[in-house]
Amino acid sequence: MASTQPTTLRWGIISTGHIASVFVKDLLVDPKTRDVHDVVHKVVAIGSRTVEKAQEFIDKYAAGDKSIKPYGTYEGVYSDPDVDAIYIGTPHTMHYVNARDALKAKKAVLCEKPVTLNAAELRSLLAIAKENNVFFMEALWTRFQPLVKELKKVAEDGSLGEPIMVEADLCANFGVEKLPITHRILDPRLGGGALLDLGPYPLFWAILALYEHPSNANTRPSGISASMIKTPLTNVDSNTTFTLSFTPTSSSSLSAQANLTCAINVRGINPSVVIRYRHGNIHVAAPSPCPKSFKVEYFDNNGKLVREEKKVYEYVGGGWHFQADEVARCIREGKIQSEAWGWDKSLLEMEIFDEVRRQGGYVFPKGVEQVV
Ligand SMILES: NC(=O)C1=CN([C@@H]2O[C@H](COP(=O)(O)OP(=O)(O)OC[C@H]3O[C@@H](n4cnc5c(N)ncnc54)[C@H](OP(=O)(O)O)[C@@H]3O)[C@@H](O)[C@H]2O)C=CC1
Ligand SMILES: O=C1OC[C@@H](O)[C@H](O)[C@H]1O
Repeated sequence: MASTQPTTLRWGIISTGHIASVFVKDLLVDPKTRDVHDVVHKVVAIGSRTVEKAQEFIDKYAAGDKSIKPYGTYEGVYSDPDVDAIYIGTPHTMHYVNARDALKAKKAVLCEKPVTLNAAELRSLLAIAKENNVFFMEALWTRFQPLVKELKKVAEDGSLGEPIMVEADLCANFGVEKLPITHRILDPRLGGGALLDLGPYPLFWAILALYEHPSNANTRPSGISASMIKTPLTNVDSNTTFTLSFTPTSSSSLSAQANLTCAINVRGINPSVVIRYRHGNIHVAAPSPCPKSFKVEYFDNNGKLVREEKKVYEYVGGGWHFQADEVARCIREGKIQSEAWGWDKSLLEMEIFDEVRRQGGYVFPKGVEQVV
């Protein structure tokens, strides 16, 4: 019997920083190790601001593979006819221009989170993707991890009832006192601060648990309440909390809240995510971007714990490859957006962040936003 050949997706990588390195390492993991047999990935080009850095990156992360082309400009990658999809791993403030240029060159784009600086930039990118009929997705990698697929099934099979409350957190210790103020996490000209860098993850869990829940049917939250504390170092947010309220409407029966937290100056283990339902809880292990286990507690009608189930997931690699598999499948099927992390969710994210920044008084320096 003839076996079906897997689809090969040829990647061009924009930038040579931390996230580009871990993403490329994952692209080079054999998909069969995660039981994926229908797609494979090939890295064909690396774009950097200098060709020396591009070559160093190839030497360090792709064992000097001579078939990978080093480029000293990002444009070289956009115009390379051997590239099918572009991965963008530059700081937040460059996402708009990099994604715009790649889409205009008719390349599929997977762009790091936060997908843009604001909702206006994202709307502009979505229009360009549509106009050029090319695939575009925010690299919200958590959405594609096997744990999330399973958790969604448990959360939506009805046994836990409707969700009531989500608490989700991603706090980290960047050692900000010792960082140069030009570091991307501190510099407002690079979109610094906790909200844009870490906020996508707690928000992702709220979107998954509440916005996507069948009782809510993708109805937007009715209220957003936010608080930001700024670091005196550069005046970007060091700590941000925001609450989303979902109240019943003609399309939703949900009455629930999400309390979401992120910080760049907190030591110790994150509490991660708890989703509370009428008949139980789901506890997701830390770290919230790539948890490896979750526990479900089921209650009887008196609120007594009657059953607990724990699920554990292991895989080869860091977990960034699952989103790459999604990109390959969507492109193979001629889609321009993913159903799992579609444009509506990235747009909801950016609109919420705009509102959180408005309430917290976080204004980007003049000229940083490309579209306002
Ligand atoms: N999904 C995830 O798990 C993670 C996602 N991220 C996201 O990835 C993006 C990049 O983060 P990270 O990799 O940590 O950042 P790094 O600073 O490590 O790398 C950013 C790279 O972007 C390029 N670049 C282009 N212009 C600039 C500039 N003006 N200043 C600095 N770098 C520039 C550089 O590559 P070159 O010189 O080769 O052009 C640089 O190496 C962020 O948007 C962040 O939110 C970050 C960490 C984890
Ligand atoms: O996406 C991310 O997740 C982990 C963090 O350490 C990193 O800064 C952030 O960009």
